[in-house]
Amino acid sequence: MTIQNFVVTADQMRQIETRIFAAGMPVAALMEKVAGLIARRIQALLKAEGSSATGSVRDLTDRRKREEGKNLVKSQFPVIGVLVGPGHNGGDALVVARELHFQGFQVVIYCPFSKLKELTKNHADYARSLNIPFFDKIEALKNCDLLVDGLFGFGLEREIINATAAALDEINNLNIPILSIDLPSGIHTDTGEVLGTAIRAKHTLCLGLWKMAFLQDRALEYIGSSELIDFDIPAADIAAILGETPAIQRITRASATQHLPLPRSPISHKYTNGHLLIIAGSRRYSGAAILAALGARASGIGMLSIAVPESIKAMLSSQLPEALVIGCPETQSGAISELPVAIDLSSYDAIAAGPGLTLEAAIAVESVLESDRPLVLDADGLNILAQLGTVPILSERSALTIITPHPGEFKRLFPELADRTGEDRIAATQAAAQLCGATILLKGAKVCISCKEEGDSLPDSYASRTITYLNPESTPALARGGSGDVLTGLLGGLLATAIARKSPLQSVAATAAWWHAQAGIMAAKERTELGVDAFTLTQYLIPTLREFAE
Ligand SMILES: NC(=O)C1=CN([C@@H]2O[C@H](COP(=O)(O)OP(=O)(O)OC[C@H]3O[C@@H](n4cnc5c(N)ncnc54)[C@H](OP(=O)(O)O)[C@@H]3O)[C@@H](O)[C@H]2O)[C@@H](O)CC1
Ligand SMILES: Nc1ncnc2c1ncn2[C@@H]1O[C@H](COP(=O)(O)OP(=O)(O)O)[C@@H](O)[C@H]1O
Ligand SMILES: [K+]
Repeated sequence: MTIQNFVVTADQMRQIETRIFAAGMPVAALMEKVAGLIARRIQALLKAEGSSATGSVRDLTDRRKREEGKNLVKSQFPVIGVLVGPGHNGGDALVVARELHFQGFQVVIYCPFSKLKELTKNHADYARSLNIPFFDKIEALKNCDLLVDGLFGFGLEREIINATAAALDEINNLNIPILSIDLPSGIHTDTGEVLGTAIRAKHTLCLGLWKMAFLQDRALEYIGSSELIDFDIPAADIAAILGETPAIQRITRASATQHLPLPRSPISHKYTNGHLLIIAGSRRYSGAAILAALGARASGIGMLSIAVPESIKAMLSSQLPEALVIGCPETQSGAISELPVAIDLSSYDAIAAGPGLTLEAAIAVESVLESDRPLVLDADGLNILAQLGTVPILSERSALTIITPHPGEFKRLFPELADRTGEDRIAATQAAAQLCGATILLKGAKVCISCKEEGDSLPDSYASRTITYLNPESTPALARGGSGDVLTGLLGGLLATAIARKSPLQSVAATAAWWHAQAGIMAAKERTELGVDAFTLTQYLIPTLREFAE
């Protein structure tokens, strides 16, 4: 695992930093080191010519100048407003202010607080001694090209109210690009909740280790684009607090591609490369079956069988000549009424069921749930499961079960957790995994996956531990019907292949979520965020694999 895989709460960050100070690193020295890195990064971002709009602050400041057209102070350096809070976030900001000042930037400091932590006060005194202008009125910031937000970092625990809240809202309304230090001020480090009000940053520099907030959907509009500022936290300190296998992990290219079924064994044959059965589709939703099957095809699955209602069998065969398409008995409306007796479920490594089934396929879903097959359940498969009773049925299953709800399906599956999906999605999936023992993949901007830790060698104190994988990067281009069906097929294919190859299963869902999102990103880059229909998405899965798995 690399530094990019770790995710911490405020409390864990505090514990890790306490170890660093206890080992002898002076607090002031660490602040100087960290803020020096921040100052240099800000200068690099300002100088970045033509880098991606979200990444380069310079683009933003230049664009603002063009938009304003007004004759700002003529200087080759933008005017930087530095927002200073009472704690060490403010301390960082003061060091940044001083260093940018020495680099020739015009710096203006805004600090409405009178009671500062001692180290922060020292830096404030020194900045004043350098005649860097201090103001406690937001008016002074209106001509700035960029604001650096050092008001609150991971030490914020209380709601921001009254004058402080009013100040943050006024700062947001200046409509000046903001770069936040560690977290956008006002965002709860762990849950991503807005504590009263929060700074809307264009870009956030997260310090040392990724905080949980960066993986909570509701914080994204405040964080903007983000990057990690690595300040050499010793691995031993991280392991001491997070353990050898951290309970929460951020999915990276390295961790996602670690268990891909590449390279293939030269003596493999189609069955050693996995046999997946997809149960999907209805006359009404035939496309869902096709999309799931195309997702499975891209996984490299050795053998693909697809069970669909008899009346759409020919359609599937024409789309996927390599697949074994099984026509099932169907209801009046063209849904699978039951699985044909000829299907022997034990002949498949895994089953993926749900896309486009409609609620009429309950008998087929029940027989799959009763089987001992590893299972990916999605869409109507989940709605049927919810009707049958999620927790009792899933707790009964001995085989691996991965469910892939979007927030709406999640609420139907776990009514007792319903109010938490819009909030702390991470806690909601952990609670669901604890409740039913299945792997929960909660879809959204940052896919969150929680599962019971596997491995029989674990001390039983671990047995009830859940491991959570968070996918940090995706694209709203995926937010359209059908892209979830593609994920189901891709995930089912990877699961069946991993089982056939006797590879580890715990991170298969993380690999699928990451691959699916990266294909969406690649497609959006080439076709804009409006150009990624679900079929197109399936066509980008292999080009994505080529780029990342070589
Ligand atoms: N540990 C280190 O040395 C390193 C830390 N680093 C930096 O320090 C940051 C963490 O610093 P921190 O712990 O001082 O807290 P911080 O986020 O600055 O703010 C808390 C302060 O705000 C106040 N306050 C709280 N709520 C409030 C409210 N609603 N309304 C008004 N005030 C409120 C609260 O005062 P209180 O009233 O609670 O006593 C407290 O003083 C971290 O994000 C990173 O930037 C890096 O340099 C690496 C080394
Ligand atoms: N704002 C977003 N940013 C990134 N990915 C998203 C966003 N909204 C949804 N997604 C992804 O798009 C897919 C939508 O799937 P789903 O809601 O199940 O649609 P369907 O069931 O019609 O296929 C999921 O993979 C989800 O993670
Ligand atoms: K901040």
